[in-house]
Amino acid sequence: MSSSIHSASPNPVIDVRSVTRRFGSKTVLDDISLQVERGEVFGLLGPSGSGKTTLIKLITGIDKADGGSVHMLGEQMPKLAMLQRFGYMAQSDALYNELTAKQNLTFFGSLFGLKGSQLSKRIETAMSIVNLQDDLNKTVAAYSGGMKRRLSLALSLLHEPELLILDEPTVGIDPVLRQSIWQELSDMRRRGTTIVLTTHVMDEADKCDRLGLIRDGKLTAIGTPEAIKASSGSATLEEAFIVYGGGVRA
Ligand SMILES: Nc1ncnc2c1ncn2[C@@H]1O[C@H](COP(=O)(O)OP(=O)(O)OP(=O)(O)O)[C@@H](O)[C@H]1O
Repeated sequence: MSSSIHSASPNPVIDVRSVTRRFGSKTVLDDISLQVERGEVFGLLGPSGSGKTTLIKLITGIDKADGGSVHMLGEQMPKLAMLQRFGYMAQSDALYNELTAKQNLTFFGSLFGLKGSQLSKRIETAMSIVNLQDDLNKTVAAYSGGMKRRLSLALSLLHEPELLILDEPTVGIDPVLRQSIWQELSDMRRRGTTIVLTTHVMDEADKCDRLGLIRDGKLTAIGTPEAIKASSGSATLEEAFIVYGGGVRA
């Protein structure tokens, strides 16, 4: 039922083949195959509980599939050394609350081998992208939920990775900032960064180069937003989402 007109290149940035993941007797991902090409923004769209985060965890190597294979940048996952090669923003913020934003950034920067003036410059750039440059010395505990999301995004961008994996990056972020973040993601894509993200926001999904629609652990459609609308006979992505088995978010 794939609506893709796209055929896989020999060297996709992400290559997921026949992946299955079970928790107990429940099959959470069922025979998923997809490829993400260099420089594209690929969105995973699906109702709550459909398996998006589980798939992201397999791609990043945080979790391991029960069947099938995942390759990232040509390497079979999971592989610890790959942590340096991509930026990851998890759904729940992994921040040290008792430290300031700057201390968090310095700590994570050091894990990526950044130091000195290069680190300071990267901190400045990443924090201005998420409009937190004036809150650098605040303790994270004093940040709002949206500010924490933005700091998590800054952390994932810090080492200028060639691949960014973002799990619901704009939840809790106001529309103005959301727009500027999307502007930055587009600029990064233009510079060659590959971006994979999950979203529930239809106008964000519309901005992706290609989408994978997931329902009950199955990939129900894959293709450009236009192709998915056309193949489902829908005028909007929201309608297509429902045709392909989306639903109201729990
Ligand atoms: N560690 C786990 N143990 C047992 N079940 C799990 C585990 N992780 C995920 N699941 C189950 O797998 C299913 C898919 O969860 P997942 O978090 O991937 O969904 P999602 O599409 O990311 O949802 P949301 O949009 O709400 O974040 C859910 O039914 C969830 O309860």
